[in-house]
Amino acid sequence: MNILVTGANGQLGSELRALSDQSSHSFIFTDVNELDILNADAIQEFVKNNPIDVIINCAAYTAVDKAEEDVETARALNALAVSNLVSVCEDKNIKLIHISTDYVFDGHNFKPLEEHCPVAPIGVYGKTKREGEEYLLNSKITGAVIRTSWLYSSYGNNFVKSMMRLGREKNELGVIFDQIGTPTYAADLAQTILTICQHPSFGCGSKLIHYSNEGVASWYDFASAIMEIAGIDCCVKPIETKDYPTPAARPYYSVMNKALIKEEFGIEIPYWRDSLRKCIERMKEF
Ligand SMILES: NC(=O)C1=CN([C@@H]2O[C@H](COP(=O)(O)OP(=O)(O)OC[C@H]3O[C@@H](n4cnc5c(N)ncnc54)[C@H](OP(=O)(O)O)[C@@H]3O)[C@@H](O)[C@H]2O)C=CC1
Ligand SMILES: Cc1cn([C@H]2C[C@H](O)[C@@H](COP(=O)(O)OP(=O)(O)O[C@H]3O[C@@H](C)C(=O)[C@@H](O)[C@H]3O)O2)c(=O)[nH]c1=O
Repeated sequence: MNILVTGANGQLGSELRALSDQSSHSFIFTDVNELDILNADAIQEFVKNNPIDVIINCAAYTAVDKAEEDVETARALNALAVSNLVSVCEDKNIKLIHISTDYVFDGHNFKPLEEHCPVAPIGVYGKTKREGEEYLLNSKITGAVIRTSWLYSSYGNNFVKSMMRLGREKNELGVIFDQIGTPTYAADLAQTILTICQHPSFGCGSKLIHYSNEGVASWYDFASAIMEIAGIDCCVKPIETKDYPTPAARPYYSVMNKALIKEEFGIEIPYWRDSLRKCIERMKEF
């Protein structure tokens, strides 16, 4: 299979690149300099010159707070660029895997969210990501929208790296305990995406799938585990959302139910603390 990865220099793209060595598939990794997915003609030209079976779109506008002011840029990348990819996939019969987020939910649930649960994003990032989902899900292509949450990796910028940096700089850190979700190691998601690509169930039509690591945490629990596993001597204090004002509102509860991916694709999902330990071990190797 020939697989094109877009947005390949980000966290998830880098994890896919790390796995590609052991894969029997042939990969082309592109980021904005090689293939700008805002440019519909450039994508058409690219797939004309390179035979592609599957596109994995890892490009996104992921700066949640900045998106509140930068609405048009966020919409261009999170939504309109997905429509560009869908058009090319329609023309050339290419499959598309696109990644979305738990921030499409408003956070008022109390029970892990299934794929059919109603969405109601409360910020620009979540709204534009939902628009991107709709372009794929309303199309006739074969593809999947995989929603994930609280992604981190040894590559790129993320909460784990921020906490490790702040924890080394400060003796004490206030972290929100009333927003609940599930951390997800991008390496686990990357492996899952490759399993889905070659699975017979990824055959025709579009699917919406939830994937995160197993378990539940608040940002406070996540930060405390990061300090403990990384051996950083910083006291993490639980604070409420109102005590950490941010430009974008975030959902209070966005834990996702993963029954579908486990049943349909036979995916085994690691517990978030085990994956966090693996990621921090890997960071120590660098
Ligand atoms: N990060 C998270 O916590 C979560 C992420 N997700 C979703 O998972 C996916 C992967 O996220 P993640 O790996 O963290 O994302 P990153 O922000 O790490 O990576 C996105 C990549 O896309 C690149 N990019 C920007 N503009 C373009 C363009 N026009 N054409 C091609 N590439 C471009 C970025 O380049 P540059 O850096 O130069 O802008 C960057 O390398 C995204 O869809 C995201 O919405 C879902 C849940 C949680
Ligand atoms: C740095 C910091 C953050 N926080 C809080 C703020 C926020 O509610 C929470 C997470 O902070 P961040 O801004 O790092 O994370 P955020 O950018 O909201 O992370 C989200 O990114 C997008 C891309 C997604 O798709 C989501 O799944 C999710 O991962 O932690 C503290 O309480 N104390 C702190 O010192």
